[in-house]
Amino acid sequence: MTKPFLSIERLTQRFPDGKGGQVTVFENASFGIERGEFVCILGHSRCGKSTIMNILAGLAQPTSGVVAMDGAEIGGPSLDRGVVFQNYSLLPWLSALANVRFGIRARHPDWSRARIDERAREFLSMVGLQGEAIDRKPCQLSGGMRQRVSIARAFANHPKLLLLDEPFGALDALTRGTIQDELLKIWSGTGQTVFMITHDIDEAILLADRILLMSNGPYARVAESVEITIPRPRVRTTIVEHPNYYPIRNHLVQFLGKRSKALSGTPSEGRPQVPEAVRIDLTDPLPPEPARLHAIRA
Ligand SMILES: Nc1ncnc2c1ncn2[C@@H]1O[C@H](COP(=O)(O)OP(=O)(O)OP(=O)(O)O)[C@@H](O)[C@H]1O
Repeated sequence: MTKPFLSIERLTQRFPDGKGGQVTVFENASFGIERGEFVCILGHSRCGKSTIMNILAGLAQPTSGVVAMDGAEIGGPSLDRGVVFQNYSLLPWLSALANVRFGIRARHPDWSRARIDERAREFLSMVGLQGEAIDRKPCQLSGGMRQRVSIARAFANHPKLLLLDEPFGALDALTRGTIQDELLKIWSGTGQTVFMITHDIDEAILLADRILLMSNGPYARVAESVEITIPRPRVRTTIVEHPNYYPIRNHLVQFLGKRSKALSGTPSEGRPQVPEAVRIDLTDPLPPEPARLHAIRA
């Protein structure tokens, strides 16, 4: 069987518990992400989402397990993987434009100044930044604008994988909505693979092809992989009218409210922990409710 673009096999992370013992955050987590997929991960605080993200970024080593991208094991940070954090990791002494140029130059050292400049302006414009704003330093930009620059910088480098750790967590709802739309536009234009942490269920349904649901720690599990059976392009204001929207949303809420707790604390007993595939599609000609929701769980 061919491996997915990003393959996570038997990933285990234990940390010292500060009392001389260890805490197992997750154990034998095994899942994959296909090239070009947009995957969101949802789970309660401290279940281990950022730990997974840091391992995928190559910023942390797991206790055991293998993570491979395009067939090559991830052993450290690489320009093939772009990361956007919640706290806008921009270089404070450079303008917005220079921040984006800096990333492109690192990725393409052979490119001419003009080519780098053109690409930087193109991606800034895709996230709605142009004119004098792009010459401002991060401290002269609003939070939303700073996050737009971070997203432009990450996509402009054209990494094979984009890792977004709650990129909109610090933004107000209105700005968040606008940047979500811009992110969707830029992603559908570039077809890059995205793995994103969010706490926002509606954001995940709007953006993702699949949502991975994580149960609570310790011994957290990537328990389910929920397919978002809502066709693209999706529009924030009308997506709620799709017949699958609320059934999917309710399923996610139920998981986070109940199952995430019930599954917590169960060791894997040496078995790979593969998420259960869940497909909810009320537009499929399947048996009527209530049997339907159970029948369509793969
Ligand atoms: N370096 C570390 N040393 C010890 N414990 C750690 C370390 N890093 C993370 N942890 C613990 O691992 C668990 C998972 O942390 P992680 O930050 O991955 O969770 P999270 O799901 O991203 O949480 P949040 O949604 O609040 O950001 C937590 O209990 C945390 O305290």
